[in-house]
Amino acid sequence: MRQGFPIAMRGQRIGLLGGSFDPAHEGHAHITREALRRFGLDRVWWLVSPGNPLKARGPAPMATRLRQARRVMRDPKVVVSGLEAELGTRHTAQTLARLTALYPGVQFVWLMGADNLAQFDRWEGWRRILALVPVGVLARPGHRMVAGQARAARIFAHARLDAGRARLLPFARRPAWCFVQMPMSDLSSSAIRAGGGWRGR
Ligand SMILES: Nc1ncnc2c1ncn2[C@@H]1O[C@H](COP(=O)(O)OP(=O)(O)OP(=O)(O)O)[C@@H](O)[C@H]1O
Ligand SMILES: O=C(O)c1ccc[n+]([C@@H]2O[C@H](COP(=O)([O-])O)[C@@H](O)[C@H]2O)c1
Repeated sequence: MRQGFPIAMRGQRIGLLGGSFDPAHEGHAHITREALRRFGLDRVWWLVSPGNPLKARGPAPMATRLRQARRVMRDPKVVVSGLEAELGTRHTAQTLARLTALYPGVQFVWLMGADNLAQFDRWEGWRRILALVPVGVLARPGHRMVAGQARAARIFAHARLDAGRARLLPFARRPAWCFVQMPMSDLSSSAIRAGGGWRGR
């Protein structure tokens, strides 16, 4: 394993939560705890993104976002990383291709909030993402209907795992995705930025 990269054992179930984290907030921590429990994960790695390819606005510096994310998420089961910057990847499909090759035998699950499922079909190589790893989608206010309505969800309706079987997701044959409902948090980074509560720059 490359120096500085998190350690993972064969057979471990590891959720990957990619995000701008500009800034990280309790909503991220909440969905991380839910994902650990609902999908039966051993660990979650936060992938603090060098920059979302679909967002025009550049985020606060990586070091600032990493530092702040580590303050928000203090859980021994969660690793806050800048892996994409280290790998030199920006698109999720590339990141997952690299991670699945670097960590053979690890059961990765891509995690995302329901807002991202709504536009998932605009991600580069989104079908390849579904071929590489199972995807766990966590409810987010305002996106209640997304599991039935999003284009990607409709095209891959046959690959949807019932929420009652969410713990099987890490081992499910690809393509597989699962949408879980839970008590929701309405926190967002954009609201924090708009309120002036983030001095990331
Ligand atoms: N309150 C929340 N509930 C559910 N999912 C969330 C929540 N906040 C963030 N997420 C998810 O966490 C991941 C990273 O989110 P991100 O860092 O973009 O934060 P954000 O609050 O969505 O930011 P912004 O408001 O700038 O879009 C995404 O998959 C997003 O859907
Ligand atoms: O690969 C893509 O085309 C792509 C397009 C949009 C978003 N993503 C990823 O989705 C994750 C969530 O992004 P964000 O900005 O909503 O936090 C983050 O890891 C992004 O790199 C990836």
